[in-house]
Amino acid sequence: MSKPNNVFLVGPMGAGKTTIGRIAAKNLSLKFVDLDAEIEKRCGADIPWIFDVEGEAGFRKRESLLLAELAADEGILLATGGGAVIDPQNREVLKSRGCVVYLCASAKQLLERTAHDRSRPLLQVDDPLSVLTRLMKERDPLYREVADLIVETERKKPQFVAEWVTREVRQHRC
Ligand SMILES: Nc1ncnc2c1ncn2[C@@H]1O[C@H](COP(=O)(O)OP(=O)(O)O)[C@@H](O)[C@H]1O
Ligand SMILES: O=C(O)C1=C[C@@H](OP(=O)(O)O)[C@@H](O)[C@H](O)C1
Ligand SMILES: [Mg+2]
Repeated sequence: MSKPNNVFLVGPMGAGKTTIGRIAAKNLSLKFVDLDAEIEKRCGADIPWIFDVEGEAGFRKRESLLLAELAADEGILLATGGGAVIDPQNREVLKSRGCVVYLCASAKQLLERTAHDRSRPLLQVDDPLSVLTRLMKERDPLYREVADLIVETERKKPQFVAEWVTREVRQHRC
């Protein structure tokens, strides 16, 4: 039996899930949903506030609940947050409910793309490069476990990556 007509973007912070997702969703005539933005909307607070008040554990609970709810729909392209793959149940949801695309890049490139904004609590540290490096080591096997497609984004323009994702998803029978 084929999977529902959904696309999930996974990958580390700064891979471009939110940016590429918005463009690829248009190309594929899917409804674009950003999991982090949706959490913020439901909670009425931004992610740094949720991490401050509820801790990372509180954020992960909200993330899992909302992922399960949104993935029950069809016809969506969902940009997940970089840590959504940590929870084994989330990984099952992703694998069973659509085509999963892993956007990857080097830690150095991820740092360049994330250094300018303070919206990612895990990177508000003295040495964000070592955090990105460690998270990639821990999470890369998890991204690969759920991925139907892997797309390299290193030194590629968002528009180019989005076109690539669009073409691959169209060709791929998930
Ligand atoms: N392929 C790319 N090349 C250059 N900059 C990018 C690329 N993809 C995303 N960006 C930029 O990097 C930053 C983080 O992108 P974002 O889409 O928020 O990543 P994610 O959702 O995976 O954390 C944004 O400023 C975005 O414009
Ligand atoms: O990697 C992570 O654990 C996180 C990634 C963020 O999303 P992006 O990957 O869209 O930056 C956001 O969910 C939160 O700050 C935690
Ligand atoms: Mg994002």
